[in-house]
Amino acid sequence: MEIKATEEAPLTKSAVVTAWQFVAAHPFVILFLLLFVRPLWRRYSSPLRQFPGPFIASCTRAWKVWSTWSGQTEQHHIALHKKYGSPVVRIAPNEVSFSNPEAAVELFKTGKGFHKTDFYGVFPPPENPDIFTETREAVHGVKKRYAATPYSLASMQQCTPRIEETEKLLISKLDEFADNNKICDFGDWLHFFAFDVLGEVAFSKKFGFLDAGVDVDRAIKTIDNSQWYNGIVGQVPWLDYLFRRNPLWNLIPFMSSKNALITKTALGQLQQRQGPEGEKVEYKDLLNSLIVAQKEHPEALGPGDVFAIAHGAIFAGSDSTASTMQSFFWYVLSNKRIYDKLVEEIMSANLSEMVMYNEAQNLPYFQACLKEAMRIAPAVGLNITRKVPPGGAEIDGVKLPEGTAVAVNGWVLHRNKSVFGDDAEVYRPERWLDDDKEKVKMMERCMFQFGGGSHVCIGRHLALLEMNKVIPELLRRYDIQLVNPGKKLDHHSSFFVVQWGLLTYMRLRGKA
Ligand code: HEM
Repeated sequence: MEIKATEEAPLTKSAVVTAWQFVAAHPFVILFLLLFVRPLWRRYSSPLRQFPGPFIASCTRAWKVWSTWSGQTEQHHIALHKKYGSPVVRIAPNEVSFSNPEAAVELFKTGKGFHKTDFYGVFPPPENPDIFTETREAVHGVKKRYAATPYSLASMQQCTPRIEETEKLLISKLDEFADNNKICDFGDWLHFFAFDVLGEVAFSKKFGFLDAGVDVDRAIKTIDNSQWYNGIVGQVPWLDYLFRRNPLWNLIPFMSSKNALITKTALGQLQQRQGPEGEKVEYKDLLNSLIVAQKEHPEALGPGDVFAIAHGAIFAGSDSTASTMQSFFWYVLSNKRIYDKLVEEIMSANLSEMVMYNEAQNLPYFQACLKEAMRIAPAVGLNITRKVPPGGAEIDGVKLPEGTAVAVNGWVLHRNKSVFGDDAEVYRPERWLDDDKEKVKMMERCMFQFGGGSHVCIGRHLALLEMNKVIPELLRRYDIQLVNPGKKLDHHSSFFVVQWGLLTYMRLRGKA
């Protein structure tokens, strides 16, 4: 064997030299091969060639980069499935999108071996992945197990007093618009509220957006920019080594995120808890629960994990919750019949001074309106993507080779007419109150606003808790009207659907 190796070495060397000489002598031939032959080879040599889709998408990932860059990728995916009339569409040389919710059920089934793709590895911090960004399934499982209790509904309900304090602050700010009959950028205030609730729940400290009434330090904008970058570069993950993972990146002051408000708050709180004072205070928040879990299970969670998970919660939970509330209000306020029916239900219910989570569960029309908002406009606009395990797999009756990326998009899945009915594109809360319980059960099963399987959203209890409290509270207090009825919200899908333009008039009920 050794003799063979020494014999091969000069051969290999001369092959490399010859190849290099060829490249140097024929740069245009190489360029031609790279630009035309390779993409065509990727298109036609792959078993995925049987699926319809845009020609350019089957040759290069540039289509996905463009689609994400445009901020309208969920619309592109809806349009593709419509155009090709197919439940499977090829959206990249090695990627297909499914439109049938049954396919998503199979994709997310625990134990089927579909793993997160490298897309998620682009989301920071790469050196210490959190629950969302961790692509190693076994490591993810351990982190999620120990974070499950801190994120449970019971733990989140312990934060109720702090959520209510934040609600009261929001109300005091909205009252000013009502008192002065001023136009309110309600969408912005809901965004500030979602951030400040997370500050309280994660770190027992508001970030100060509600108090200031502005995007303090442009922190929200910074997160949106970062998510936009993640979404685009995540389509071609190796590009991250050229940009954010490039050590030169942090030398450009506005590219560094170390001093951003959210990160500063998280780091400050962590240091404070680890100091002598921290030991004395009984914090009932996410950071503290994670510190306790880390102390009890140091073999499973490192100190870096505590920071990454608590910090990651702000990124995963802010735009998502804000976007869902904005969609809810836009759809309800856009339809007088629905608005009146919902207000009547809320006003005739005997609700506590601050609406409680359990009380909101007993408002069936409100629950239907909320579910319908999450159906028609799920907060995640990009695809959720998984990789086919070694040996290949079958999804929804379609055989796929190993390594294929399989994408599902909530905006597409939730418009499936065979599940949600012929009017699937219409906002109609009544579909959730249908007498046919089996049909409703099937629709429930086909909802993916929180993802699914082992990666189902761990923060959903918090999101539902705060939305169930604050939304009925606001509808009970204010008669809300759109400034521009009929005008859709502007949006930009980075990972989440970031929306703006929800301008309203707020009028205190009972006041002439
Ligand atoms: C209405 C609000 C929310 C929506 C619609 C939502 C949606 C989602 C979705 C669709 C996923 C799956 C993503 C994927 O598999 O690629 C997810 C995962 C996740 N979400 Fe949420 N989310 C919301 C609120 C929150 C909140 C408030 C937090 C934290 C406090 C949070 C933390 C997370 C985390 C850590 C993951 C990763 C879970 C895992 O991979 O195991 N989310 N979310």
